[in-house]
Amino acid sequence: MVDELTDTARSEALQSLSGWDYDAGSKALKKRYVFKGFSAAWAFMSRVALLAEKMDHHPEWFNVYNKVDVNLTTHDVGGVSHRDTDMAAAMDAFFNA
Ligand SMILES: C[C@H](O)[C@H](O)[C@H]1CNC2=NC(N)=NC(=O)C2=N1
Repeated sequence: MVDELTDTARSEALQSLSGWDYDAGSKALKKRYVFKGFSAAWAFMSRVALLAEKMDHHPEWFNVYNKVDVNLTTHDVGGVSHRDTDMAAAMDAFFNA
């Protein structure tokens, strides 16, 4: 069973992440990734897609050319859970690889 993070836990997790913000309206973590071009953006999305399937946890995202806007929220709990902060950290690791 996954639970929504407390405000404190979410804030602490955000401090350990880079460039992510919490949007209270959508109750989601948000970040914009900018790449050299579309191919790099698509390679990133491909790696995340495989992870999403492995985690059974999927991002809400929007891609235009070299930009990928990401929202992470856990639909099952209607807010941010550790699955979202875990995925955010994994996405940053892919981006920095
Ligand atoms: C049944 C439920 O949809 C699945 O367990 C997974 C699929 N991927 C998911 N992704 C996200 N972001 N939130 C979920 O709650 C979620 N649930």
